[in-house]
Amino acid sequence: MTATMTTATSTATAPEPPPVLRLDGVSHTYIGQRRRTTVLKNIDYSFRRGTFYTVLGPSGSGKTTLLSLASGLDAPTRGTISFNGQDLTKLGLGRYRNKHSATIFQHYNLLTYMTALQNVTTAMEITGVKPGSGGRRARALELLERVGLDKHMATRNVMRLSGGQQQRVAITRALACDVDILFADEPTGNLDEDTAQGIIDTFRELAHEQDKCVVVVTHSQRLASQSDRVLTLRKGKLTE
Ligand SMILES: Nc1ncnc2c1ncn2[C@@H]1O[C@H](COP(=O)(O)OP(=O)(O)OP(=O)(O)O)[C@@H](O)[C@H]1O
Repeated sequence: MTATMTTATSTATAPEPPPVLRLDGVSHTYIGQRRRTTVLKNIDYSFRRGTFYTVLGPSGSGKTTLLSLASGLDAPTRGTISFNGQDLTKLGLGRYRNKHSATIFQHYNLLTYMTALQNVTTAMEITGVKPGSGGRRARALELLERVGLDKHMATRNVMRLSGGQQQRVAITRALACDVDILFADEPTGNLDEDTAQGIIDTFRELAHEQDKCVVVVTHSQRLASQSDRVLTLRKGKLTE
């Protein structure tokens, strides 16, 4: 018996690292005046560092709801979500959103009275990103350049940029904050193929070279096919 156990142990692969984000028995119900809609049903799942996840599912299946709970915008009606083993409600949803996660929203949520550059540097200041040798401005310009926004566009008010350009500012703002988990809701929806591919490459690099956990909600099969793990949300259940 002991020998068998020893052999089994020695041939087993290395244990997976502990999850950076864990969902335990998570359910979520929206309570309207006339009815209750249960969107997520008893979901258990572990998200790990160094991995790029995509979440697919039909329209209305609860993908955005899942993202808003996992990113700490809202708390589930049942179950717990923990970051590095600590319940988000105990850690503080605000603290988790500020220090440990960044979200690229479907509607960008940019500060409309600021330039693209100011949107990025303000987020860096709020989340406490160290200025580095060249300063926050230089770092923000470098990141904006990487998504195809030159200095001329970077210093333009965001309301004077196209939808796709605004989307790239929103992506840069999230990338600039050095967080453990990056969430994105349909981040390539408004972008041409080349720009979208550049963003996908950046997500892969963040996961594989910087050991981040990247979770992207999408309808795009092309994006999903380039992720490490594809999750599907259907009838309130999350399957891999
Ligand atoms: N604040 C809310 N109050 C009540 N019901 C809501 C609320 N937000 C979402 N819902 C409902 O919850 C369900 C899931 O919505 P959700 O936006 O999470 O789906 P989704 O999969 O992201 O959809 P899509 O792919 O169309 O963006 C839908 O039936 C929606 O009508």
